[in-house]
Amino acid sequence: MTQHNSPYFAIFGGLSIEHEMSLFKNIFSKDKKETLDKGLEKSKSSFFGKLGKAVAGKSKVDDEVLDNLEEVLVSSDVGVNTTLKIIERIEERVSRDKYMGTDELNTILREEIAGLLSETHVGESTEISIPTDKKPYVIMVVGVNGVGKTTTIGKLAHQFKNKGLKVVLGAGDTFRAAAIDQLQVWADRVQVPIIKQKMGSDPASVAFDTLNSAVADQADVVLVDTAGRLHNKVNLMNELSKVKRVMQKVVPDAPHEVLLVLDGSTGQNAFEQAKQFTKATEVTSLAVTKLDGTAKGGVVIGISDQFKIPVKYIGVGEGIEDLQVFNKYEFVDSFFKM
Ligand SMILES: Nc1nc2c(ncn2[C@@H]2O[C@H](COP(=O)(O)OP(=O)(O)OP(=O)(O)O)[C@@H](O)[C@H]2O)c(=O)[nH]1
Repeated sequence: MTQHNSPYFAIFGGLSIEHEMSLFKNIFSKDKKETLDKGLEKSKSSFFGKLGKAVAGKSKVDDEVLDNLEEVLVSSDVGVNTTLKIIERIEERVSRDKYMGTDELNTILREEIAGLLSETHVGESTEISIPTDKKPYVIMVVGVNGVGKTTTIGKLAHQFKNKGLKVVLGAGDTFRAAAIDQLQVWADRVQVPIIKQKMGSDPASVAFDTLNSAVADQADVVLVDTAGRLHNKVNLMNELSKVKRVMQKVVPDAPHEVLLVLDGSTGQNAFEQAKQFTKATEVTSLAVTKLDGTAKGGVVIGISDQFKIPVKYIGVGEGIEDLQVFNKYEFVDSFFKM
């Protein structure tokens, strides 16, 4: 039996069962959990509704159930490749176990999804931690217009500030006046400084000013917004490379993180954007927004699996507190809770 075929590995990614079970039970505040449960409500009810139909009247997992399950996963925006991987793993286990009722299928599905997430999400927390020896810690935020980039920057600034960190924002999305204005609104709300220039100015120049200001003020963390125009890969690549190059004149190892923001409610479109951005720049982490109000929560599973980049944050609402640190245990727990 390979390590992966072990059900324990599938669920727990190698940690002791006791340790993992305590994580499932203890690490979440009630409020946070309620928000997540509510945020995933639509994804969950749609998923289980389809799953229920897929296995209705069946007492064991046969080809028809597996085909139906495949359809459920694909239509829940898990993505074709990840779906096939999950089905394959279930098939391996089903042939071993021969007979299986629907409750067990549910458990196995949950275990395999937890196992997939464990491959990309090592450890307990995916939060971006700000090391004290990299000051300022520079986070470049990328993503197309409208995905929730500005909102995510604002919510993140709020989280960092609450930890006692000194934050500076850079309004590097200079192509639309509204983007600069919206970031200003968030800077006011969170009460952190923002460096901006007028619309149409060079984004790299804004990034340069932002980092200089952060160094002068001894800031701990910088969040630099960028314009995510996807008209073609070469332009996007050139634009982001230039911003990086110019930032490195001030902080040689910047950016320390490249956070790609994706709108979870766009399903397959989010996959496409992840593909484009990962080709154009080295993305180190993902934030998936707007999981509330969508039935497409499965994208979190597929995107992290296919791009092997951890989802570090999920957006579950428009409010300042509605950005959660992604936690694989909590996510799976919430998604599969009946
Ligand atoms: N329901 C919900 N709405 C969100 C979430 N994150 C962002 N939004 C909303 O999505 C809309 C777009 O968000 P922005 O932050 O302005 O998006 P952007 O990517 O910066 O886009 P531009 O400012 O147009 O470049 C806003 O109305 C946000 O309030 C979320 O997690 N849930």
